[in-house]
Amino acid sequence: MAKSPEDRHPVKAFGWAATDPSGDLSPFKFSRRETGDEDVRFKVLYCWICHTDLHSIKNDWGNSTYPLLPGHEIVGEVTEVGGKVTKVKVGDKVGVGGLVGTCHSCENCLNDLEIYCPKLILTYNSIHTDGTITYGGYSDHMVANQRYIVRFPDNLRLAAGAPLLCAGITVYSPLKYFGLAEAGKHVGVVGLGGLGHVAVKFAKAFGAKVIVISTSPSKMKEALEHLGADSFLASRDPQQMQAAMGTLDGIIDTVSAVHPLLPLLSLLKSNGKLIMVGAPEKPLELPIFPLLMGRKTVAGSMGGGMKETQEMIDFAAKHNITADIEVISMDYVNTAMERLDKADVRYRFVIDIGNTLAATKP
Ligand SMILES: NC(=O)c1ccc[n+]([C@@H]2O[C@H](COP(=O)([O-])OP(=O)(O)OC[C@H]3O[C@@H](n4cnc5c(N)ncnc54)[C@H](O)[C@@H]3O)[C@@H](O)[C@H]2O)c1
Ligand SMILES: [Zn+2]
Ligand SMILES: [Zn+2]
Repeated sequence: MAKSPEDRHPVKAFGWAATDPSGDLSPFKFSRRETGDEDVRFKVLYCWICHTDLHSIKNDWGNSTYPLLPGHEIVGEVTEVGGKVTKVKVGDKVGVGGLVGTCHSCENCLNDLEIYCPKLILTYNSIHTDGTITYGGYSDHMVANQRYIVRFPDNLRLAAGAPLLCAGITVYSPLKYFGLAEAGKHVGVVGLGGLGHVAVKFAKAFGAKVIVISTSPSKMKEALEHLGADSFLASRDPQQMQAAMGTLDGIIDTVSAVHPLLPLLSLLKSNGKLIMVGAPEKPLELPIFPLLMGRKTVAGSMGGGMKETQEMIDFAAKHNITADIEVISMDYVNTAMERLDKADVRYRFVIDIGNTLAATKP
């Protein structure tokens, strides 16, 4: 007789999950699968809070399944590997980002672009091949096929490095693909949050000239002095916007809420590209004439493939790119979500799972 999904998941696990669209997270007991031949099991040490976690627990996109256990910027230490695992060994520091499964045979998978596989299985809120719901990193351990495991460079500080597993690849991949990762390119970054602040760091490391475009003039000092941006544009100041018209080769838009695109399109040079990575819950208005006048492009980009994710993390280690973080304990997570909603964090919350989760076990 076929095994039920529960029988296939005999390993007890514990984490924090939301049970309805209020988004309140609370302690949650569940189970994970045994370590298969190709699987890597690891003890979670840190998990970061991506704005996608907030959208998901609140069902902003209408696709949430509860209980929903978020977290897709996860690092930890390997505790067990399957017989066919060659990538890592017990004791290694590893990470998992946004995906844990794909078909391995479609055109995207064969071209190291698994993230665009039609059979993509996300790290949480997805259906795994055995019919069970995937649960993310706000939990004591994870198990994933070695293909989705990222080796963590020794010299990258663990606590600050993992936001790169989602935030980092989400900005690194489009900077490269859209030809903005080059010296001399003039790149705008909109929305100086988790994604935005690492976008500034990567674009600078690629040698681009970087301007931060923000509704909050209070972020100017940090953007210039701390993150190393070349200039700052207060997007609500018409004079500053006028002066910057037609100056940018590309813009990485990380804004999490509905916002006007027209002012951003006007900042682009001819052939300039507005690349959307933020995922507002409602459609945005796209004015067409500003696109025609100057042959401009509006594009989107999601995460990146596993090969590029490893490349990104190695690049980050080489150029000493980490995220700016605020470390929190597990029981602070609901307050952290409220603060994230108000953009009250510089720039990424990280849950110290390794030291604080166990104490919350009922
Ligand atoms: N494309 C992808 O693969 C991918 C990956 C990760 C996250 N995301 C999405 O990217 C977005 C940003 O994620 P994050 O973790 O960096 O979030 P964040 O909350 O850390 O940053 C969002 C930024 O947008 C700004 N912002 C919010 N509303 C705004 C508005 N109306 N006008 C101007 N600025 C505004 C905030 O001040 C903040 O600086 C989210 O929607 C998230 O779901 C997409
Ligand atoms: Zn994310
Ligand atoms: Zn595929």
